[in-house]
Amino acid sequence: MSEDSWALSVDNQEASTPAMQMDFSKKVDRMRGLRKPPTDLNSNIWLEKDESEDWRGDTDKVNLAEQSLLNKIIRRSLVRNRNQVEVLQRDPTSPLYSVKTFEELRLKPELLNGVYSMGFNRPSRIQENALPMMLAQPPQNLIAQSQSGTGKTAAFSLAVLSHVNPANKWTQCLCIAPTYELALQIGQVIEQMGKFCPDVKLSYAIRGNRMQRGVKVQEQIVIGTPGTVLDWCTKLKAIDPKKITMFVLDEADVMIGTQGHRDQSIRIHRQLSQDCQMLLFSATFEDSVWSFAEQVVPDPNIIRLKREEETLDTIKQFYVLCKDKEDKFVALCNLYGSLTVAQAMIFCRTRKMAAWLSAHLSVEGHQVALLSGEMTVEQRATVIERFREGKEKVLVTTNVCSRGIDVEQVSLVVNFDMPVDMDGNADNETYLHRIGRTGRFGRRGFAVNMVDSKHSMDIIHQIEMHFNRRITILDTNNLEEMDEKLG
Ligand SMILES: Nc1ncnc2c1ncn2[C@@H]1O[C@H](COP(=O)(O)OP(=O)(O)OP(=O)(O)O)[C@@H](O)[C@H]1O
Repeated sequence: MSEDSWALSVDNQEASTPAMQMDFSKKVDRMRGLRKPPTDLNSNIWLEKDESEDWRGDTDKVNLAEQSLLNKIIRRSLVRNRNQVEVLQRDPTSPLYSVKTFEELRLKPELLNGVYSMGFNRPSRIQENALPMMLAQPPQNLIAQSQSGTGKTAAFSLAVLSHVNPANKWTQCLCIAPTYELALQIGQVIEQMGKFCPDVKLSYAIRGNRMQRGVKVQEQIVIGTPGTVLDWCTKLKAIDPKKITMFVLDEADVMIGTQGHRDQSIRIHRQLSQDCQMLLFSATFEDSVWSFAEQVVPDPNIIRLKREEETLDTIKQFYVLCKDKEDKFVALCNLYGSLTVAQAMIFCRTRKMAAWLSAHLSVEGHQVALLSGEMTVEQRATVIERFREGKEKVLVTTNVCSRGIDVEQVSLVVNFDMPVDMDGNADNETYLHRIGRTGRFGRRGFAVNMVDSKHSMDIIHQIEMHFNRRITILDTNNLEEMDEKLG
């Protein structure tokens, strides 16, 4: 878009003033309040219960055409096809596709019980492809890329659980993630999946989990963040690195691509024995990081996506033209008014902006949680847990939460500020991770980018070019258009 057409698009928005838009959003909220959406979005009670039921109580204030359109939007976005995942798992073009069953992947019976108890029916593509490599004898190294939310964590969790010998009361698998929240989340997946393996135990090498110097960890699996894991291996001698036979790096590109993490990961890696199996996973790998990974990991198996495969078709991407942060806020309210959002994550560039936005959303009546870098790790973990439980519907955050967090019900991601790198260029990897907080395992999701300057419009273009995907404009003042595009 040229600078002129940019100006034109922004001017066109003046047809409706922020005050009118706010009013409208409240009107929509009132209408929605007439009938509560089902809490379980897997159910299609909503559709079954009512095609005819009259829920038009507010007719004096909202005209019928508008109401029926809204009704349609709400119903469409609420009703998810129950079989969506099954359909995708049979579609060879989907990252969820698999030819084999979990049985054919030759998992131990107690692990099969674990995956089925989690409601998994079939493996995804990454699970089907990576598991045989991870479980092969002699052990093989692996660098694997797969789109956000396609089951990488579940894949390496199964490998870890299959690998350890429960009779040996020392740490055999070490798994490292970049944040406290992610380490906890991975541990929870392993605990759930391994619940029929009573003798396999796990310990968390994260800040606050104090160890006595020289006392060896007896748990077979240790999950942690790089600094604490390094302490456990070196200062505290709680783990004997030479006895580690499987080393997993989640979000591997961050772990080896950013200075602090890289130094710590390499220091841990150097202490491991030569034949320790190495597994690296991420949804993104910049070219330079990929080459570095190949240098560090001896003779690896490689699963790599083509650039155009990195984005998920199930996540629809839009941008909204705004003038300033107040205008972005109004657009957000309009969006919220028209789209039935189970849960949303909103990303801001700074803590200050995140605090401003969450305060304004609270005033509007939203149940908002704020998560940013200055909070203690315990506070952050509590915020995530409450959000996961659905106690808050909106999470306003910064990049600290852009990766890995898995909350099934997130149906909307908003980039209130576009992700940029140190030079002010598009941060494509962060963009992909942020939008990947929605559309988990085949679910539908919306990613909406707020554009308030020529610079942020340029960022959109850079992202489009990088992934070779169009991000389409959305007019949050136009209900018909929203119905068409979000329906
Ligand atoms: N085979 C499966 N069948 C059904 N659901 C699955 C399966 N594998 C994983 N899931 C679910 O899909 C969601 C995403 O999985 P997971 O967190 O492992 O993805 P990921 O690829 O690690 O994501 P990210 O790139 O964001 O870290 C989780 O809620 C998980 O429980």
